[in-house]
Amino acid sequence: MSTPSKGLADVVAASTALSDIDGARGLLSYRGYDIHDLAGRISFEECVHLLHYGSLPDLAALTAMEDGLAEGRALGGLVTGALDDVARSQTPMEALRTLVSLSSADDPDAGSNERAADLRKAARLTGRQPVLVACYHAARRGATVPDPDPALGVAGTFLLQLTGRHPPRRDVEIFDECLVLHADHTMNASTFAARVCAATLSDMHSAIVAAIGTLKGPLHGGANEQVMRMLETIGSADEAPPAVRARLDAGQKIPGFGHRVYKTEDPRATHLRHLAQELADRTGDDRWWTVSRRVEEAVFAAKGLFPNVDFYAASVYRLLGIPTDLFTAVFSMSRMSGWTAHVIEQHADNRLIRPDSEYVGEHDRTWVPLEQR
Ligand SMILES: CC(=O)SCCNC(=O)CCNC(=O)[C@H](O)C(C)(C)COP(=O)(O)OP(=O)(O)OC[C@H]1O[C@@H](n2cnc3c(N)ncnc32)[C@H](O)[C@@H]1OP(=O)(O)O
Ligand SMILES: O=C([O-])CC(=O)C(=O)O
Repeated sequence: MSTPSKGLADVVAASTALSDIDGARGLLSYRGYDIHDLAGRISFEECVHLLHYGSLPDLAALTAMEDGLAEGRALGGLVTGALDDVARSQTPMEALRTLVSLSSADDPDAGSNERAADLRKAARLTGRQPVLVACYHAARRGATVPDPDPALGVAGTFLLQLTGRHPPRRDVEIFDECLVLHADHTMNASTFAARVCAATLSDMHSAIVAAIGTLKGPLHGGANEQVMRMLETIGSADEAPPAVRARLDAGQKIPGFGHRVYKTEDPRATHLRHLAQELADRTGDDRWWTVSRRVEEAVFAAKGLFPNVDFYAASVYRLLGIPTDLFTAVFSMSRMSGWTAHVIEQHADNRLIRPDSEYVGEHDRTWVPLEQR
């Protein structure tokens, strides 16, 4: 028996044609396209098509993809009936876990793991997630969600439905780019959870519920919310270095820094840093930008760590008007495209995922009857 790799570090757990990372060189590609070529150039809808079908769509395929996504927007009675109670009693990621689970009940392809059914479910789940986030936010405020504007895609519709206002065009473009940047990332923890579930030949909704529960944790997707909570405690750029030092001296991690795979700059952080600066310049609200830059310098000086995807995403989301406690839910809207693509891939070439464990407990113990213990 070989010794375990703690946290399965460096273990190759699956084959995938979806995304690839070179952690030493800071490279990420989706289906063979460098993320630097895709970010800011393709819409989220094109990205979903790329992940689900393997190619960038032509106009007809894009329209079909948009139709598939739109099918998911009509929430069934179970979901709408539960919305108020869920919004009152559950945090955003708990709510999504519940609402996605309820969504399986009225899915027209429930019960089938066939590729065609999986593709339809994948589009509906990806189209539905932004609506669930917007409806959750509206329900907890006692507000209603505006109807979608057919002129807006997934990114613009979400900002409209979340804020109740038509978003500026550039905000839509920036948010669309964020969705593309977060869509897939090889065998990250939530994707792995989804694949483990799918590999038992369980259904796509079950796999996605596992993924949502896994993304929620602060070492994974939950870090973007923690980044903003940290930035809020740092009043000015000059306070950043001592604040970083104090956290590290207390043995705490700095949210938004470090990565299992990247040993250099995360290529997505490069884009998100630019977007955070652009929004700071345009809005005149540069607090998050100036504090973030000094945090980045301080963390690099102290630990040699680079920001990951979550660090600058936090400032971008804040300046787009997204409430802090929805940041991880917003991440899930994008990663849904990758999770569902991985479930399709797993179902298409399946073997049960069942690793071994190293037993470190006691041996040869003698049973004693209850009354003698
Ligand atoms: C979308 C995403 O999931 S991206 C990641 C989001 N998560 C975060 O931002 C949370 C903060 N970061 C972390 O906790 C880690 O860097 C992880 C979880 C992302 C990667 O974890 P691992 O690969 O297991 O690395 P591990 O946690 O063992 O860290 C290795 C060393 O770097 C240190 N380190 C890693 N990240 C950080 C950090 N953010 N702040 C301070 N120290 C850190 C660890 O303390 C450890 O130091 P040691 O060897 O002296 O004990
Ligand atoms: O890949 C990982 O370990 C974490 C993740 O999901 C990402 O960075 O997008």
